[in-house]
Parts: sequence; C-alpha cells; structure tokens
Amino acid sequence: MSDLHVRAKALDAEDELALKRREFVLDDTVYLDGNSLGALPAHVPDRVADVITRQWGRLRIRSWDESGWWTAPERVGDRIAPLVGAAPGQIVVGDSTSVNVFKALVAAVRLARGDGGGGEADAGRDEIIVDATTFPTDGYIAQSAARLTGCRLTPLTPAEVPAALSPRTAAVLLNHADYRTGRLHDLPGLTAAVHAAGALAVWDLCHTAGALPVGLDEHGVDLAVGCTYKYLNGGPGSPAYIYVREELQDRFDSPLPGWNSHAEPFGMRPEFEAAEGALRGRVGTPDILSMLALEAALDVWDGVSVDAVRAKSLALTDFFLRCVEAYVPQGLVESLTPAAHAERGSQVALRCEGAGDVMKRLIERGVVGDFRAPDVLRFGFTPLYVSFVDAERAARVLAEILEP
Ligand SMILES: Cc1ncc(COP(=O)(O)O)c(C=O)c1O
Ligand SMILES: Nc1c(O)cccc1C(=O)C[C@H](N)C(=O)O
Repeated sequence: MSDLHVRAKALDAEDELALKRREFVLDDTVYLDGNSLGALPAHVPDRVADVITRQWGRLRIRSWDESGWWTAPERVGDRIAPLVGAAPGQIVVGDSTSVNVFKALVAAVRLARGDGGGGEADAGRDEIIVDATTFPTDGYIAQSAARLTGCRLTPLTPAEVPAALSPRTAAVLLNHADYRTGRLHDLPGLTAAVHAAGALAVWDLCHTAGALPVGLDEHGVDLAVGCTYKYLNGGPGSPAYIYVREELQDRFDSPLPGWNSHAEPFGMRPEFEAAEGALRGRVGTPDILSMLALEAALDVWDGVSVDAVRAKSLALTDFFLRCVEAYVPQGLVESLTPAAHAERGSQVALRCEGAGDVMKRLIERGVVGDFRAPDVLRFGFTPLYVSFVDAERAARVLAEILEP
C-alpha cells in the first residue's frame, strides 16, 4: 500500500463530511463528474414516487394548492438561497440556465438604462461585456440579448474586464468558475468594478453553487443564475434559478413576462402587471416533477455548512494534484487549474495528449470524469460524496493508463 493511499485513508477518517456519502446512491466507481451531473440522493426516488402517485395520481388538480405546487419556485428558491449567500425572497427556480441567462441579461440592460422606471435614465449605455471563455450557451444568449437590446457585444476574459468598463457598459455577464479550467473568478472585486462603472453584474454560478461560498448579498451582486443538476444534485435537467437582488426587484423588467409572473395570474387579464418581488423571475407553469425532485435532493444540505464543503473541496483538489504529481511521469499532464486556493473552484482540469481516449480508458477502469475538447481531462470533486481514497485511486489509475 502506497504512502499516499495510507494518507488518503487518514484524511477520510478525519473528514467531518465523510458520512454524507451514505446519503447518495453510489457504487464502487470513482465518480468525479458531479460538476456535470450530481449523484442521486438515496431518498429522492421515494419522494418523487409520492409526488407522482399521491399528489398527481390521487389529488390531481388539488395539488397546485394542497401539495404546494404553485409556490414551489419561490419555496425551492429559498432553500437554495443560504447556499449562495442570499436572504430569502430573492431566488425563484424554473426554466433552464440558458433561459435565465436571457432573462437576467436583458433585464440588466434595461435596469442600467433606467428603462424599468424609478431609476436614472441612461440610454447611452449600449454595451454588454461577456466572458470570452464562457460555457458556450451564455455566449450565444449574450449575442442574442445584445441584438435585441441594440447593444454591441464585447467578449473579454474576466481579467480584462475592469480596464474595459466604460460609461457605455450596461451589463457584464461572468462565470464564477470557468467550466473548462476550474479557475475561480474574483466575484467581489469584479462586481465592485462593474458597479463603479455604473453597470450591472450578472453571474453564472453553475460551477460554484453547492461547492463554495458565493456571498451574493454580501458582495452586492445584481443578478445571478445557476443550474441545479451539478453540485446541488437536482437530477438531469432539473430546473435552474434566477436571483434578483431585493433592491432591484421593483424595477426588474423581465423580457419573458408570463402569466406566472403576473400580479394576479388567475385574473386572466390581457394587460401585464408584474408581481411583486422575486416572482417576477417566473414565466410559465413550473416543471413540478423535476422541481420537487430537486426540493427533495436539497435535504442533503441540512446541517451542512458551505464553509466545511469548501474546506474539503480544497483539501481534495490539493490532494489529487499531489497524487498526480507523485504518480504521473513528468510532462504527461499539465494542470490548467490554478494552484492558488483563491483562484480554484472544485474541479481539476488536466491538459493531456489524447485526452478523449484517456478519459474513455479511465471510465472503463471505473474512474468517471469527462473530456472537454480539445485536450482537457476534467475531474469534478463534490465534497458531499467524494473521498480522499477516491482522489488517490483516480490519480493512480490515470498514471497506469499514461505510463509508457
Ligand atoms: C457555466 C454554464 N452555464 C450554463 C450551462 C448550461 O445551461 P443549461 O442548464 O441551460 O443547459 C452550463 C452547463 O451545462 C454551464 O456550465
Ligand atoms: N447540462 C449538461 C447536459 O444536459 C448534458 C451533458 C453535460 C451537461 C453539462 O452540464 C455540461 C457542463 N455544464 C460542463 O461544464 O461542461
């Protein structure tokens, strides 16, 4: 048994989150793809079965009230809120991340221009800045949002953003962590810079919510979106969420006003009148089955502190990098993930020749990560269920595959 394997066992023995793993359905594979699809919490199937057989099957239409279906978007939003540092009443769940990026970005431009009333009119703001390294969907949506609002679109790396901000910038769309490299961006500093230029900051939290503290309220973030199927373990295609800072809610002018964001949805009135508060982020009928599966999945967070999750995430990624360095012959892989903790999310990305084929072989050997073109091996570390022994085994199998 190697020294690192012994060390891994000792680290697992000290791990205050170690018992959480039992709450998930896992087998003896090393699952390092929770940054794409989180594992299934073991109690979710029974809860979903109840939603289907009793709430839908027996109560039918009565469930909109009696089973709390109608208010699920804001109720589940309030369950996510503490995980991203938000007070209640600012998050609603529904739609995909892509759709929420659209709502948030167009609304941010309208807010920056004072279009929603009550704000200072500043029609001269005609630029959207977007993270040039973003997950593609955010870039596509930003292009469309720019066309619709008559803005020019400026793609920049997050580091280039502060120097490029100007009185013409309306909104900036950024990722808290880069999906490819795992680099964590400076949310407090960039948000402050965007505000100093009089613009609004929209953050995509897909790769950080549930993995590390976000501090939306503390850092004055204007609008944020995120998915729930990664570190929040909501299940494939589980609905995303949108955060609208409380102070902005009465001026938040959604580009997708639907009957679910109407002040009186059952008034069936032809004129749109926006609901109060975060409800303005709703659009149409919520996807109840997925949403209630997510609600059940969020139970695993009871009694868990996000700070403890962050501490374990950093310890896991540090340990994995140490094992890779010890086991993999020099020069065969290169870490794209920053060594500095302040710049690291919860994944390790290794550049490697033939990465697609290497990942196939890793998966065959029971180590599940993913491949991102053209040459990146991604390993996501979900602190609620990944162990130090997993990290050591993943590095060892990688070395065995790469060994000439
Ligand atoms: C940063 C980021 N934004 C958005 C998405 C996806 O958006 P959607 O939930 O609409 O598929 C992903 C991953 O799928 C992502 O990594
Ligand atoms: N959302 C996904 C899907 O529907 C299928 C496969 C993968 C995904 C992902 O989430 C990919 C992920 N956002 C990434 O960072 O690459």
